[in-house]
Amino acid sequence: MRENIVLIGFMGTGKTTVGRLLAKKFNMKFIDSDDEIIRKTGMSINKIFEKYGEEYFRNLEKIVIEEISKLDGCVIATGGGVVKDERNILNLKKKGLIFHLNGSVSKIKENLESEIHKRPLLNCDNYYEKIKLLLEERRELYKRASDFDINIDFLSSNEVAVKIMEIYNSKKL
Ligand SMILES: Nc1ncnc2c1ncn2[C@@H]1O[C@H](COP(=O)(O)OP(=O)(O)O)[C@@H](O)[C@H]1O
Ligand SMILES: O=C(O)C1=C[C@@H](OP(=O)(O)O)[C@@H](O)[C@H](O)C1
Ligand SMILES: [Mg+2]
Repeated sequence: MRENIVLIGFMGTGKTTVGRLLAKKFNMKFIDSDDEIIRKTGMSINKIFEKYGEEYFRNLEKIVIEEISKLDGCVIATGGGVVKDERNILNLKKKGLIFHLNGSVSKIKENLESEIHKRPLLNCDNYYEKIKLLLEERRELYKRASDFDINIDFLSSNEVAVKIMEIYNSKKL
């Protein structure tokens, strides 16, 4: 069995981008929990939040995480709120190593500048403050859930991917 590489972290830290890159580079299957939710419901993440609210989304997320946690040898990118429910982390840990992509508020804001409209929780006038607030709320959860912490502030997404693979390979020895 090959362990899964699981990426957690705040919105905009590059989980989806780095996960896709990692999988391609190292010939692993890539799964993004948000994409699975979109595929299952036929709705965008924005639409789900708008029509049914956050709680409904969290429930879908929990079901999807439970399913994808059973796979082997995959790169799994999660949504930033996955740490809010401890059961998600327990499931992901069964067959996966958990990497926290850790970024500062200003780096996250910079990364999300052109796609803030795709993040329903940051859909407000002062999204810098909202990022700061949510990050404060979640910081400890990310820390507690992860096996490894990667600071992304000064790395390209490619460099983050390489760093993760180095750790993953060294763990297998
Ligand atoms: N290390 C990085 N440096 C610069 N830009 C990045 C980096 N990682 C991701 N990005 C960019 O930030 C945006 C958000 O990335 P994404 O992968 O969707 O994050 P997440 O899935 O964590 O919300 C994308 O436009 C992506 O190209
Ligand atoms: O942090 C969150 O609560 C969320 C993060 C998003 O995923 P990304 O972290 O990939 O942006 C997506 O799941 C949804 O908008 C909620
Ligand atoms: Mg993502």
